[in-house]
Amino acid sequence: MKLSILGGGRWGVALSLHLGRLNHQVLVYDRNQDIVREINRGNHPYMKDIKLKGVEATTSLEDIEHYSDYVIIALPVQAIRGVIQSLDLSQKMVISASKGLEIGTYKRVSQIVREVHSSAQVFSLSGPSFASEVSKGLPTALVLAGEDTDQMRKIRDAFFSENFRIYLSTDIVGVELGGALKNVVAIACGISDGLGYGENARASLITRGLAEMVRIGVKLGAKRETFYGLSGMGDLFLTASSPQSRNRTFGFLIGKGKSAQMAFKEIGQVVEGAYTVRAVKKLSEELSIYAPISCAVYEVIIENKNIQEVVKSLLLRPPKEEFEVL
Ligand SMILES: NC(=O)c1ccc[n+]([C@@H]2O[C@H](COP(=O)([O-])OP(=O)(O)OC[C@H]3O[C@@H](n4cnc5c(N)ncnc54)[C@H](O)[C@@H]3O)[C@@H](O)[C@H]2O)c1
Ligand SMILES: O=P(O)(O)OC[C@H](O)CO
Repeated sequence: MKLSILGGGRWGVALSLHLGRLNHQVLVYDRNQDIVREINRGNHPYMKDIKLKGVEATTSLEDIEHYSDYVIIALPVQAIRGVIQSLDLSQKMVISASKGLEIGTYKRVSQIVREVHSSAQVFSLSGPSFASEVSKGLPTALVLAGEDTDQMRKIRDAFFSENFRIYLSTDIVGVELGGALKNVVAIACGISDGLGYGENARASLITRGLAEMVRIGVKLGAKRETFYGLSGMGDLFLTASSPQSRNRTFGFLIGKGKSAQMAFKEIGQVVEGAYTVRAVKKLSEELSIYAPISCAVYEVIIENKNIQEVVKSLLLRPPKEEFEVL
């Protein structure tokens, strides 16, 4: 199969290597000429010791348009609308592998794609998956969500390997929201770790953060159960607890006293939760969703409020009266 990938960052390249190993032909698009050159010369850091003939890269969106009916999106979410507006995706199968919400519109990636290209078929690939591990072929399990189950099975079969298990879901709302919202909770966990609050605090944030994700998700039309699977709890657990995560690291640096600007600079890669948090804050206000952890992250990283005071008011908020499962 031929597939194109929008985005030659860590995730785009890791997916291209996975698909290349399965003998698919892959064309990666990125605006950064250095990345495109590295991929074409086979000297990208992820490509050491891997020689694949079928993986190529381009800076031309026109090349992408003519290459394949299957287009994977692995771009930072805030860049997606701008890039796909310059492409005709109307007859394509679009597989979003990006995780986040668009600032301003609060839209999920599949909604952005459908808004720009109403007849495109859109799917979401999500779950616990660090690019560095996928690039090495280490075992990973993901969820593919969408509406057209025949097409989903076809994509699943093309992507599937013993080290890349794919489960299917028809709840694209829940799968996309799980991938987007967990990044904000991971920032909260990073802040807590950076402040030295310990593992009890982190476990509580993960658990109550999941409750918050469920509340937001159910209000937006997702199925509750989806958040207890790979694309929800699975990815939240990975991102919130691993030093490999950019979102957790971003929070960690802030907990250690760095400004958001300094933390962005030090990481030098996309930190999706730092954008998604703006959408979550607005959604929680407009839809009256109780989301104290995400709102505390917003106060620290966007409003620059005093971190100790934000944490204190988070911990001192009144106990919940109602009985809950979580
Ligand atoms: N890295 C991971 O482990 C991982 C795993 C799963 C999902 N994701 C998701 O994939 C998405 C991309 O993450 P990443 O890790 O590859 O990011 P990254 O920071 O490594 O790379 C982003 C790439 O996008 C390119 N880019 C940015 N704006 C562009 C534009 N307007 N036009 C063309 N190219 C543009 C940059 O040049 C860069 O190469 C994010 O939504 C992330 O949440 C990442
Ligand atoms: O490094 P992060 O925090 O962007 O997380 C990457 C992936 O989403 C993990 O599944």
